[in-house]
Amino acid sequence: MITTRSVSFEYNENNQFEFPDLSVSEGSELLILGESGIGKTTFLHLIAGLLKPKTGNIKIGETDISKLTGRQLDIFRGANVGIVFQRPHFIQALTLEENLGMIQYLAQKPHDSYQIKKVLDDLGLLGKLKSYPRQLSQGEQQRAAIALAVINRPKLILADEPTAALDDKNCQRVVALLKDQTKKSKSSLIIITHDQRLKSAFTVSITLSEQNKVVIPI
Ligand SMILES: Nc1ncnc2c1ncn2[C@@H]1O[C@H](COP(=O)(O)OP(=O)(O)OP(=O)(O)O)[C@@H](O)[C@H]1O
Repeated sequence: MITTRSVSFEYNENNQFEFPDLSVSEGSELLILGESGIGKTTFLHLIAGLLKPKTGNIKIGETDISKLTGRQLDIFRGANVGIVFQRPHFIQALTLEENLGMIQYLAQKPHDSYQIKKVLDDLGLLGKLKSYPRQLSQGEQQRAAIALAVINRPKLILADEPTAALDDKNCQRVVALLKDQTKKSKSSLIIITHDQRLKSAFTVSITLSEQNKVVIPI
């Protein structure tokens, strides 16, 4: 379960935001839409604890992440939040299997090769266990990015434009895989995108608009 209340943020006086309150329960999904520059990535980074809100609170499970210190937040995020970035963040010198082992290690979890193989199997990538990231096609890399995000069975899965670079077939496949992983790990899933193709695949969506940007009168 993730809830946000009265979250606001500012980069500077020209870029201030007030975000809507969210509530996404276990096994549920939310799509956040909005035009380029409206603050979608900013909101996602606040929810992930990568940015600190100016006001408000963000609860993941029973933990208010806005109250954690930097180190506590890093450990909490590693164990509880999986992020699918638009461009996957792999360690190029490590195989896919080793990349996934590294994510377990960084979250202070025991090495679990059964879980690594299971997740890769679910995503149709078991045959790529020993492959290096550069040896994967774009669609395979996007699926591998999902594997990195879900390997630690996070409470919350966040995806930043996961389908922007994909054709229609791979777009549908990635959405189905994200939803499937969300159900399997009883997580909450939040996807941000301007990809209107995703709208029909989600029952609950919100759209960030100019109202979420605080305009300072001149
Ligand atoms: N580090 C930063 N410092 C100052 N302004 C920033 C910073 N990061 C983002 N912004 C500004 O905040 C606004 C929102 O950016 P954000 O990346 O959240 O938008 P977005 O909705 O995700 O856009 P896109 O769909 O194009 O990725 C933009 O006007 C951007 O220029």
